[in-house]
Amino acid sequence: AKEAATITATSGLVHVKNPHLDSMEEDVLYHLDLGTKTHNLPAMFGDVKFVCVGGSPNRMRAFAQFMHKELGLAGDGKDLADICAGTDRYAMYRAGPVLSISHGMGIPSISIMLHELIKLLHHAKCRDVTIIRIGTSGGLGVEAGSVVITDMAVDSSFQPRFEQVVLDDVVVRSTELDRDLVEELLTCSKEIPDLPTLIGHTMCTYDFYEGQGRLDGALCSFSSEKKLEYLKRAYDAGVRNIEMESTAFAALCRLCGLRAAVVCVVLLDRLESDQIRAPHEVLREFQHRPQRLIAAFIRKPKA
Ligand SMILES: O=P(O)(O)O[C@H]1O[C@H](CO)[C@@H](O)[C@H]1O
Ligand SMILES: O=c1cc[nH]c(=O)[nH]1
Repeated sequence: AKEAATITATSGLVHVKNPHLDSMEEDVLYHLDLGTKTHNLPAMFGDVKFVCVGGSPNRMRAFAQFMHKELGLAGDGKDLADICAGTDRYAMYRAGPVLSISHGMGIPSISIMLHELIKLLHHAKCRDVTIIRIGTSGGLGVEAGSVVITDMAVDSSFQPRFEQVVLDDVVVRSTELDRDLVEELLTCSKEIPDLPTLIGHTMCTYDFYEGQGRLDGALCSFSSEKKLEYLKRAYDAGVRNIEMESTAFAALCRLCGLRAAVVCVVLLDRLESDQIRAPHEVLREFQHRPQRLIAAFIRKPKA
């Protein structure tokens, strides 16, 4: 079944599409350790304008601290509290209008976080929110350290779709992203020194090893030739990097009316190798690159 995307609301509000929510007396956002009865969500989050998400809790704390500094907020930002401290599933930090949240690895993990985050934004009555995934990825014909802005999130067959199993049906959702936001981000990147940035398709897989054509997992049933043939086909289809969340992220955000972007740094060129061997210092600096781009974007006066 192909699901029609009906983005009709122009209010800037997030739209949850679940008729059951209205009849619920309380909504417990279990994995975030937040809820409509236990927390005043409009007071806590009503003025959030940017949500940045990424796999690792440490990265997302570092990003919030970086944004705190970049926005010139009071204090050194070193002691930012984890808003989800009551759970260790996800971590959430706030710096002014920016919320920074970890989502773990893979589609099931980011899906759970996004369902609860989108309901949070809805309960808090947030308006005109932009959401950006700042991640890491494997490149295809792209040098390590480059930043890829995703123009299209595609599945393992290079199609711009996300298949969600709903009961015993497979629902196909579009993974289209906001084109203007892609261009705005590219423009921003050009003003930052030493930030090689490109636009490309991002392939989203269900696995890091066999699913991304790696030869170095615990299991591997294909040859080095087959691997390269597949990755080169992906390259020819426009794929420039590979990660594990973008299709679900794009589909869910689109259906709920959130302006969304995916910006990932490339840790290695998968046409050359499988193992990530760069020293941790180098990897840390690489991970900071999408953060620098997004900080510049957030700071830029909006039309
Ligand atoms: O850098 P993050 O956000 O964790 O994302 C990428 O890194 C993980 C694999 O190492 C996957 O989740 C992939 O999508
Ligand atoms: O190769 C890589 C690197 C980071 N994340 C991925 O999903 N794949």
